[in-house]
Amino acid sequence: MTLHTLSHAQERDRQDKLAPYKNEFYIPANSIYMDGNSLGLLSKRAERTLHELLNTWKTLGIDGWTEGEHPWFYLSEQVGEKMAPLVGGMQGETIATGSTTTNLHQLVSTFYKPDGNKTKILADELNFPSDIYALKSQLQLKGYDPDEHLVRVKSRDGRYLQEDDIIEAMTTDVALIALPAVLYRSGQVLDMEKLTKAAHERNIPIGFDLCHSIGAVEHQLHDWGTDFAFWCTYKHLNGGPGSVGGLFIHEKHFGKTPGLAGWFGSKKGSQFDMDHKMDPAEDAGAYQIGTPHVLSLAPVIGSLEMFEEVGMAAIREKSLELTAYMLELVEQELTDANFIIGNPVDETRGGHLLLEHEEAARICKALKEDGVIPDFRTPNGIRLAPVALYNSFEDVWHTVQKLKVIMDEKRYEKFENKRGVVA
Ligand SMILES: Cc1ncc(COP(=O)(O)O)c(C=O)c1O
Ligand SMILES: Nc1c(O)cccc1C(=O)C[C@H](N)C(=O)O
Repeated sequence: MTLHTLSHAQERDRQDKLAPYKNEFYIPANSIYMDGNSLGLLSKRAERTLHELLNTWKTLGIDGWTEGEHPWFYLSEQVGEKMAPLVGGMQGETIATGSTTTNLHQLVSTFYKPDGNKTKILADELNFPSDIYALKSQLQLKGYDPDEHLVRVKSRDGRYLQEDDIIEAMTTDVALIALPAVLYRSGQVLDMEKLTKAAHERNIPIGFDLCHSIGAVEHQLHDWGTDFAFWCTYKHLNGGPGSVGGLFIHEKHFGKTPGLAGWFGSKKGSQFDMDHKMDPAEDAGAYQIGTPHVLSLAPVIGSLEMFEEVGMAAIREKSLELTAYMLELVEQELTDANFIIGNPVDETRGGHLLLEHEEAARICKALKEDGVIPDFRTPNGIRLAPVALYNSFEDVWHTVQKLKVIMDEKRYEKFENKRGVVA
């Protein structure tokens, strides 16, 4: 099969319309970066907008709030609007603010309204720990025991969730549902439309964590009627470490009082009246709390330009091609290596793949030594994300070839099978 050959990969790169975007990014020297699902790479455009905002601070001081190319006062709203097409949001439904976990706190503070027997929050046992910690603490704040009131839908196999199991758990005592859009380990994309419909048939508000889906898969949150969503911008959106997150509030909830208030949630025109009676924004802007982290928002401006230019449909299409190619190569080249494919092989896979192996921690170390950057997820997962904007088919080919040599020669054996502090 020609799939084996480097020239096949190179031919696919020649036909790839997104290939020129690789040059827009700084790729760490001598490496093949497969970790954009954890921290996306710096682009020249993100670097440019970061410098532009530094320069407005340098040259305008306090006037940077209202002057310069990107007046800081309106930036969260403007970047929010640019993120709307990525989540299927309408005017005013998206805002750039906070971080994933703080936005989740804000949204649960707003949408979790326990009433009588309806006191439970429904999540899942495969969710990212930070979300679970936040949900538990929100229950505690309301005086409920998280062991009893946080319901975590079980996975049948430790990898995936069945939508029907989640729907079955939407019982009359559930007051709120918070689920991932794409699971951080297996990369499974949940059917958000189906889950939203089922939740609403039972009168339960529902929201999704889009950390691993935004910039990798398409969403239609407005059309699906999803109540809320929240995300980070440092993975597939390439905003940089700790870049500002985002949230979505369906327009049917405009005018609702956010659980956590602060002056940046005010209408722009009245914020500086300094009145102790707040005049909140009508839309998602109301969910901001304090001063925006302007320098952590700055790279996102440049990075989003590329998403606007290319569009999510083309990004998703290439991402699916890259992951399909990687899966084919793994199947052909690594048959004897005892990997278990831990991600969906159909199109319910997100932007990354998960290879399970009992030696995963040290296989990751051997890959890094060889210039391939994966990440390890405890207890036995190697995540690999070939990213549409900066990875090539050739990158995928080399990754699998290097992995094959590592496995054939057991080159991982010289490392300890233990994760690093930041894995
Ligand atoms: C699914 C998911 N939720 C939440 C988080 C935590 O996000 P943050 O640290 O930005 O609050 C992460 C990643 O760190 C994540 O992958
Ligand atoms: N947020 C991270 C960090 O501050 C350091 C290292 C990794 C991260 C991540 O985002 C991890 C990621 N959410 C994951 O899916 O595992």
